[in-house]
Amino acid sequence: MSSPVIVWFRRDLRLSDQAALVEAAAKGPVVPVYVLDDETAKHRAMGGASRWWLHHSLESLSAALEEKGSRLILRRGRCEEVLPALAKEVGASEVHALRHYEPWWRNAEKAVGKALTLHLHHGNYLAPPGSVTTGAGQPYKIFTPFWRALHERLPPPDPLYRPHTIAAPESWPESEALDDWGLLPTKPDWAGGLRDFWTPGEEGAKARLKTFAEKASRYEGQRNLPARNGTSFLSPHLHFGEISPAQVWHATSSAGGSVATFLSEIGWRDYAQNVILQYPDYGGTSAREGFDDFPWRSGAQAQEDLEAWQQGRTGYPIVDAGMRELWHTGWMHNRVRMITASFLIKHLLIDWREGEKWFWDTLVDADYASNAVNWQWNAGSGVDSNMFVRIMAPLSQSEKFDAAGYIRQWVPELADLPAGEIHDPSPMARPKGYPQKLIEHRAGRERALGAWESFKGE
Ligand SMILES: Cc1cc2nc3c(=O)[nH]c(=O)nc-3n(C[C@H](O)[C@H](O)[C@H](O)COP(=O)(O)OP(=O)(O)OC[C@H]3O[C@@H](n4cnc5c(N)ncnc54)[C@H](O)[C@@H]3O)c2cc1C
Repeated sequence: MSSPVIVWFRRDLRLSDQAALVEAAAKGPVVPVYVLDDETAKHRAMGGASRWWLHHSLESLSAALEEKGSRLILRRGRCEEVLPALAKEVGASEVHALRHYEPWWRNAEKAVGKALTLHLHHGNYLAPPGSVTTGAGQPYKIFTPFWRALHERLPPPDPLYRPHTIAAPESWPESEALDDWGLLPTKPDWAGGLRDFWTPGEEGAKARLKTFAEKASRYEGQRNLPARNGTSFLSPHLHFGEISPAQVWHATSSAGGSVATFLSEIGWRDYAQNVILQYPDYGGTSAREGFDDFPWRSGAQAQEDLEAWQQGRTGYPIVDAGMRELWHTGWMHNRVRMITASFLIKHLLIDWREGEKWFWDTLVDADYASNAVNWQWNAGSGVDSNMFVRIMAPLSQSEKFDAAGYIRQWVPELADLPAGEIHDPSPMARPKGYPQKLIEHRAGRERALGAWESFKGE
């Protein structure tokens, strides 16, 4: 029997369209492994909601491999130590994996590549990040020309088949028990809403895609309305690689109507990877020179305001609905992510990095590149971003995007208010227990613009 080949799974927890698995399975026996490596990721180790997702996604992957007569080996520790040790144990000389672009994964790939023959494959993006360049061979910084250039290279290749068989090694190495990893919350168990809402794993991803494909043509008209389920809900499945963007593309692109708008959102996902390749510290450092010296509020009152934002108690119904949806389901509607981010940064004048951190911990789709790119876009600190002085008015956004039903769902204490009042209840109309606004819109706006003027003047 030929020596086994290791498949190193990370954010690519699927059997279909999995180039590393297809290559390895064609060579001989396969040892699939997932390494929980918090040490390499350091402060970027997965947050609570992502860990919940990971647990269930690994369960699902493991079951799918077992159906093929294979197994998923679980190990903990630094990849650069764990993988060479495993390779020695099973007599493997090569490792196959999909390439990842987070700075810590790039470092880990370098280190593993020094110890073993590491074959890195493309598969988690429409095109390999870094490969879409200007005529002069430079990476793009701005989304629109990036998307135009990427679009010319599409469609992506057809998805790869799911291997029919995956040969097992002569003997299996030991695996740790998933339950011992403590990925699920226990005291307290805050994951009830996540369980109700999501089915992590490849099958759950395919079901979401099927449901969405039927309405993809109506995306443009629906996507900004938080009370409607008009978007795909694919983000955590795409983040964990339970489905590939090529699969999403091929299942939706012929839908007609406004599907092109949806496909360009998938393009934003590629764009974000392109940005972190150029700016590996994008999650912690503003791209715009000097922006990290912005006069953000700090101290006890700012901390209290941050906590009110996190808990959905700002007194702005649309903001509170979004923050509570996030806490309950691990996901928030994109329009509301923009409104809540703008509110934190501008009305509360709190550093965008505080918001980024909170989303990192609470989103099931928390993605280093997409999160950082969107926070910096909203703050006005990014390479391609909104201007700081464009301050979203949460109350008119709420009316414009017809969020009454959404507010009723997530802020039930306001559910009895009439449509005309629910977006901005008067102080007297607020039921007992629902807070007054942390700051009036006009005062928040003026404070933000004043801070901007003083910052610019420095
Ligand atoms: C402050 C802020 C933080 C965000 N953080 C994340 C994050 O950590 N992870 C994440 O996946 N998305 C993030 N987004 C982008 C976006 O909100 C989500 O991708 C989207 O809401 C997911 O829902 P969906 O799958 O139904 O999206 P759809 O509208 O159905 O879009 C399809 C797919 O396109 C991608 N996509 C859509 N919009 C964006 C975008 N603006 N940037 C990058 N990719 C996009 C996602 O993979 C999404 O699943 C953030 C947006 C904001 C404003």
